[in-house]
Amino acid sequence: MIRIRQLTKHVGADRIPVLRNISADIQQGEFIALVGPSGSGKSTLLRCLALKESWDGGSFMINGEDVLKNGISGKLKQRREWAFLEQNPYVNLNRSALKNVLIGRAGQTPVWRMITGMVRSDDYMGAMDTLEELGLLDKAHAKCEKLSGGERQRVAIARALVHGAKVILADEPVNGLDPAAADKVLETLRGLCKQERITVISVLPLEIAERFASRIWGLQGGEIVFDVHGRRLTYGEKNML
Ligand SMILES: Nc1ncnc2c1ncn2[C@@H]1O[C@H](COP(=O)(O)OP(=O)(O)OP(=O)(O)O)[C@@H](O)[C@H]1O
Repeated sequence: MIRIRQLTKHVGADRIPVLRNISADIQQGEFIALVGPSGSGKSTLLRCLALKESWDGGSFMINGEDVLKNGISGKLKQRREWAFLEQNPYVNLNRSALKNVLIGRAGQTPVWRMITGMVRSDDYMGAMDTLEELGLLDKAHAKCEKLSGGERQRVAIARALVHGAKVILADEPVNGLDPAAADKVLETLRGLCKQERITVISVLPLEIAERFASRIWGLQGGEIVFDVHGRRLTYGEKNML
């Protein structure tokens, strides 16, 4: 279980508050969408959860461990198990989908493996299983330059899973994709939540959030103004954004 209490964040020389007293409990397997107007703090919240931004106040507990008070080892453990999926994820275009999944990114992978590309056979099987699960088995040996945006996004998800992600944070992961490709990526994420109990927290447009997420947080002025489980938003809730 993830427990966030009183997360606050200020930015700039004037210390403008961007996140104000964000508190929430998150269960394994939830698919949480962050929705809200531009500037409401969605990306900052995601980046604070990814520890890409420092917290100015609050506590962050994961399975009973205080991440912010556990020093560098607590943060490293969190970084290993929490993947941050970007809008246009980095994939090496000259490598196959399989190699991208197996080799991972600098910082995730030993240098000798980055250079030689050598992998263990059980790693190979694990990566192929994950690519199959994500509907990419027939693309496993295709160079990433030949893959569509949606397929590259799914390669990035496969890479995160193979490298041990239990939580996926995604900032507008389907921006720029055509509707069919976007649906496929979101169905993949939803399937991972349901079947693998992966937790997903993602900035999404409202109409997509209502179709795919199990929970929707509405952000306005750096606060969570509603927290809705398992249903569409009411007219009143939409008006709060
Ligand atoms: N480093 C920074 N310095 C100054 N202001 C910042 C900084 N980071 C974020 N902000 C401000 O904080 C507010 C929240 O930004 P954030 O990117 O989290 O919003 P958002 O809801 O993700 O917006 P969008 O939907 O447009 O991406 C904005 O007003 C932004 O300008």
